[in-house]
Amino acid sequence: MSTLFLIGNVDITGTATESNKNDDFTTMLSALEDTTTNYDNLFQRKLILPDLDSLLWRIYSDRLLPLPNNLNYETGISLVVYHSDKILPQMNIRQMNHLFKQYFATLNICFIDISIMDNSTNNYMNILHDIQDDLAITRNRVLKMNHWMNHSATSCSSSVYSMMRQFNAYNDVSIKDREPIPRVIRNIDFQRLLTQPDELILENDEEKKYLDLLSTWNFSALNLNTIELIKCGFYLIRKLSKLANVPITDNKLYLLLITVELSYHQINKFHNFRHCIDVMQACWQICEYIIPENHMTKLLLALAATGHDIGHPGTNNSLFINSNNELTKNTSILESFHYNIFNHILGNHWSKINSITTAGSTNNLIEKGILATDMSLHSSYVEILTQKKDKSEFTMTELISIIVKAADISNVTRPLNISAKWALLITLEFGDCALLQNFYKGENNPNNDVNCFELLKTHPCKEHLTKADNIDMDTEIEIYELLHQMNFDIDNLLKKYPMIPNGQIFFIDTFAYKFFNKLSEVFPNLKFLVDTIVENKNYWVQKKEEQK
Ligand SMILES: Nc1ncnc2c1ncn2[C@@H]1O[C@@H]2COP(=O)(O)O[C@H]2[C@H]1O
Repeated sequence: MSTLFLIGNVDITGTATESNKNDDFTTMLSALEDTTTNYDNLFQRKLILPDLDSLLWRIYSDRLLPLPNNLNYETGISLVVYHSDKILPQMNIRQMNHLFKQYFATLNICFIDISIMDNSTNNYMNILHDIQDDLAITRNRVLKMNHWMNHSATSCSSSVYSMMRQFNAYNDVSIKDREPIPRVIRNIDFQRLLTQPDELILENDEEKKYLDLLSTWNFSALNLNTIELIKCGFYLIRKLSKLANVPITDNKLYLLLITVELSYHQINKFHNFRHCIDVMQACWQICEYIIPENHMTKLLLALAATGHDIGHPGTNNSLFINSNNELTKNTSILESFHYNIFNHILGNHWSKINSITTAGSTNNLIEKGILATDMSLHSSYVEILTQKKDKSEFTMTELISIIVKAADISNVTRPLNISAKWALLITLEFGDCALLQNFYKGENNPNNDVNCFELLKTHPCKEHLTKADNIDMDTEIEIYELLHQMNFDIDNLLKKYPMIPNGQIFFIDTFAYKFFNKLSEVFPNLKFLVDTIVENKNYWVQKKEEQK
């Protein structure tokens, strides 16, 4: 879904008022009307809004709609047309772009400031043409992932998200380290944003409801919508922040969590905000078994888990192998990226935490925790667990790394009905990776100047690409229906996705069993994790037998 926003001096019915009939804004409106008729399918929705506040409110509210969410601003390209002189004097085009990159990182939104446009129809045509090209990228899984990972924000402008764009938004040397939250964002009442208009919320009841949900290993983030996921994060982190004596105001914490949600891709099948909240909950639960008394560490690790996959492109480190942008200078490419982005967001929203983690000689637990999720380090953590007999033998870094790492792969230790759903989602995401891998196996090595359209024309396995075309929303709806059937039935799932048992048996045998088994040898109160893995594995083995 792509939306055309017209921001301006309009009356409540959305028509231009007498007073502005002949001004630039009206000229622009009619130019756009003319041009959009030639681009019939470009915008499925046209909204006229009075000001920047209403634009931000609308985008936030749309993004928070229940999943699968066609209005996530990732499955299309949206255009905001405004007049900085007359309508938004505080926002020139550079400031507008900066604001959106900081607070709406993954969204594909572009802007026209008509006060700096020459009002010729040609100009608008060119912009719409660029949008059409960008739309082709977002509609194709392979081109989209390639663009996310390899598009350098400087090579040519594009409205489509890229990791370098997100990275540059926080690492631009011209920007001071800590930027105050702009007033237009600060003024938003996020609690109201997260509440239905007719909903009566008794805070104590709501807090209890979410903390109860979070307090069991049967927790399933997949049963929750985006608002509920944010509330899980809110109530848990608020509780931990009070215990650790690092308070944060409710509105700031909501903004932090919403900004984090907007930094994960809602359209990823596995590495999205649901995975983020799932890992946050698992991390907290494991902490309660291993370090129940250490409130500050519990808070820092819950935060590390929240940021641990921020901006994840749904691929893996090995797919960056031929890429030569700035992100690849680190060994743990993705994990370093996640930490970098999250650290900046945290610094802007909760500077006290930032100063605690980076103070003096203390370890930066958030950084260590996030970096520990690199699977290439997996065997070294198994080795550490093998050598130790007791909690007192671990260094703090070893202990917290193992906790966050355990949380990250804990989906295989959840009860079968929950674990099977995560298995489906990771299987589907691996499928997308395989498409990209095949694509690279052809003659196309990605580099900064990669031209997606040229790749598309010349690539030998074009049929893969066509198959992958425009499927985001269709697949999302299909997956959602499968996962939310009244009586979720794994046999049904396996009829459609028979490869799941193989993948799960492989992952458990190669990685998860050994790790959780060693973990439970050192921490016997976590034995239930390895018991569940064994039960789950037996189930997958039985299903594999039945498939023969
Ligand atoms: N249920 C699962 N089945 C297969 N692989 C998994 C499963 N859960 C996690 N993983 C893998 O473990 C990895 C942990 O790091 P990532 O989140 O980057 O990517 C994850 C997947 O590659």
